[in-house]
Amino acid sequence: MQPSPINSPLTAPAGATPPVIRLANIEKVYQTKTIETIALSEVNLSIARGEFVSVMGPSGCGKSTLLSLMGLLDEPSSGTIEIDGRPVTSYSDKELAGLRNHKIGFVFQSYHLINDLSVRDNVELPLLYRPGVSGAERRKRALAALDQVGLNARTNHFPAQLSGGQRQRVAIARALAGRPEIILADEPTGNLDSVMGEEIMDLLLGLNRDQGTTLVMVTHDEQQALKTQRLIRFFDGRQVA
Ligand SMILES: Nc1ncnc2c1ncn2[C@@H]1O[C@H](COP(=O)(O)OP(=O)(O)OP(=O)(O)O)[C@@H](O)[C@H]1O
Repeated sequence: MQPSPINSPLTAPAGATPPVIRLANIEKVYQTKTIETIALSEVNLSIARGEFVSVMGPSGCGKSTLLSLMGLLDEPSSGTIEIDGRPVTSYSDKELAGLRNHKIGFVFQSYHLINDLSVRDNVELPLLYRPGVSGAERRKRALAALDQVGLNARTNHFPAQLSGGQRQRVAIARALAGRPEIILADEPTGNLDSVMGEEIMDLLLGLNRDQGTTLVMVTHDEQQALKTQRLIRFFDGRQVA
């Protein structure tokens, strides 16, 4: 009789689709001349394709650091990050740039829009860095993304002429125009009143349900977190639930 295969915590069972993101034994230490801050410690978690996961925890517990690592904007001090079952360290610089640019979209609490650009130009902006996307294609994708978030009547407005909820929808459209498989959202409703917050939450839930977009969302709102498929809690840089 063949011995049954034993899967290490880092190995997906044979034939299984690997998680889209996997963090194993992650530690992140910020070091300045005088202070060492352990932002994350012993973090082990996997995000499956098509999942909507929320992350909660008190201020300073490492939530934004976690998103930066997942989005390949920063590197861990130790541990392994895998994307689609492959350690990030095995990707070439070109492949990593491709992952950041194509696979992952970001939405931030403070929108990060450029005030001097129209709504449409803000949404088109990340596509400027995509080789092979023509001006006409950029415009088409931007208008489609703005339509998707219900802002097709505001394409020539400027950010200052929009409400907070509308600005966040522009930021989501900007992420969508890149057609990412994964959206990492850092307190996307943090600056919004509860009605606008609900609207944005419904939009994100719809993207997950209808397009299968994988979402990881940091939030301080328990009610919103409960609408997602999984809630991960952090305290002092560690997962507690
Ligand atoms: N660039 C940095 N240099 C030094 N320390 C940092 C840096 N970024 C974050 N930290 C520290 O790492 C810890 C985690 O910060 P992080 O921003 O990830 O927390 P957070 O849970 O997102 O907080 P909040 O809910 O307030 O946004 C904090 O103690 C913070 O002071």
